[in-house]
Amino acid sequence: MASVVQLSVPKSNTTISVPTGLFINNEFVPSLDGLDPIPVYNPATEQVLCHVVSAGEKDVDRAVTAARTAFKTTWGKNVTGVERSRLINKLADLMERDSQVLAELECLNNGKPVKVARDFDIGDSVACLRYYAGWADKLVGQTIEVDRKTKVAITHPEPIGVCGQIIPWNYPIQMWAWKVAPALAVGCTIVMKPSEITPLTALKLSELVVEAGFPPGVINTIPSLGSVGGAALSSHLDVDKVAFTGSTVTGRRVMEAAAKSNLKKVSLELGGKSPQIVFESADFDQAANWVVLGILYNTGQDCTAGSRVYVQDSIYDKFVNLLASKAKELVIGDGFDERSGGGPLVSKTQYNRVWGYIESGKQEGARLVVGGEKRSTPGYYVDATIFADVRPDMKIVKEEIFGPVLSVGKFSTEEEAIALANDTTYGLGAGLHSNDASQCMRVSTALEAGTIWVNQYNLLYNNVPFGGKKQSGFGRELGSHGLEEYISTKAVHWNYGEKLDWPL
Ligand SMILES: NC(=O)C1=CN([C@@H]2O[C@H](COP(=O)(O)OP(=O)(O)OC[C@H]3O[C@@H](n4cnc5c(N)ncnc54)[C@H](O)[C@@H]3O)[C@@H](O)[C@H]2O)C=CC1
Ligand code: BAL
Repeated sequence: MASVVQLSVPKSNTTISVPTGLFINNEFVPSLDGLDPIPVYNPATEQVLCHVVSAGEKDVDRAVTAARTAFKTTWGKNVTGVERSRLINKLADLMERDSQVLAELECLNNGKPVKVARDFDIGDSVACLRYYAGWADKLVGQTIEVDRKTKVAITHPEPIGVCGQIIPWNYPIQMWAWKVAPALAVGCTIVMKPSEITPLTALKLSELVVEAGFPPGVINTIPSLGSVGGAALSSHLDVDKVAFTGSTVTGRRVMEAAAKSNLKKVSLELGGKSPQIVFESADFDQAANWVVLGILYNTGQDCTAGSRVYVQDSIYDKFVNLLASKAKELVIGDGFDERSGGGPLVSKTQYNRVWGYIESGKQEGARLVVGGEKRSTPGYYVDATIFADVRPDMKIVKEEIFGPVLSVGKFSTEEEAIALANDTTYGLGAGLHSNDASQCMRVSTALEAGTIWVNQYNLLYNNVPFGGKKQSGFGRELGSHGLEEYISTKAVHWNYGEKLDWPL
């Protein structure tokens, strides 16, 4: 199999070269395991774009060994924070330089519009790298008083070691940056497993890792099936930590594998069924804009998608009509068309899954307000679909759909709205819209989620922690909290005066 493919970019006479091997020790190499290569699709055309190497267990071992060697020699405690910062900043500069090409590749493989990938996913990823580059030389421990005359204790924030990072297909570049940046800042080395559905940008970014000047083995990339490479990383005896973003079902497997192997540290960013509450005092038009953004951004393929909305009865009918008209305004189409605000779903599996939910909504008696009809053209496109008058027991209200499908229900009192919103096994995000400040404070306190948005939705910032409660996982990414996930604090007890009388 060729180690580099040339992919044509629609509507321009250009091609993008993409390495298709495993990236280990700063080189693209073939697999030792000889598994069948992974076909990679363009979701806008349903055609195969190329094949990439599929890592097996021997390959995972090789990547972990490379990461361990780098950790012990050129990275880990052997490199200063200033140098880590310099290299991460260099990587950010290169990502920014190549943002158009990376966005086109993301569009080809994931389907999301080029402008969204470039201006949001990649713009934010560059900023994420720079944010954590800033931290790399500012990590501090503590000097703890024990006995001023004789003893002191000092803590060191040490890198935890070799980190397995398993990322999903909905934000292939952004999830790469969220995982890689804090790990590098602290001094960890990385074995990155991108989703088998969207491995191309992680491979392209690996070229930039070399160009930036990272020593071999600091970042390794192994495209692989989840049940093979993901499972092998999670159960590997020489991996110190695994950071995972994806489904709750798979997160549970990762945690189980960690527990059964070497008790490696785990952080899990999992699914959600996030609610938004719209109170009658809210700015009507703004609330509708945020609600529509909350469900349609990334065509609903978002762990924090606001997929359930509860609207106060006094404004319910009017608000549902406004949502319907605003939802129709967003163009879901070819990502290379500048007019598109959303692209196709990522894969045939997701397409079938989302249509299964739409059919179930119809069968369970929810009122279809907009969408819900298949297109007859190629591509995994699903139009914005809104169901109103939903009941809490419906599948579309209980389960994560990961598509542009919104369920709208009615409430009359604040207590009822909170109860409906919290009636879920998930706890990732929640939003509320109200012009009553006391109500905003009361309700944001009562909502059970790791992130609460008040009079906005779905905006995240690199300096603000993000993560879940309940079955949406644990651990935090972003902000200073994101560093903690990669740190093992060492306490050094230092005696400069106490004599030990022996025997005791
Ligand atoms: N929280 C989030 O951001 C995401 C949530 N999801 C949810 O999950 C549903 C199913 O999507 P999938 O692609 O099947 O998600 P998934 O959770 O199986 O995939 C995410 C990552 O986990 C890896 N993986 C799969 N099996 C594994 C295993 N046994 N051990 C270690 N890693 C493994 C995959 O290769 C991929 O890299 C979606 O419909 C959506 O509801 C999917 C992607 C992202
Ligand atoms: N929108 C935050 C990242 C995620 O969906 O996985």
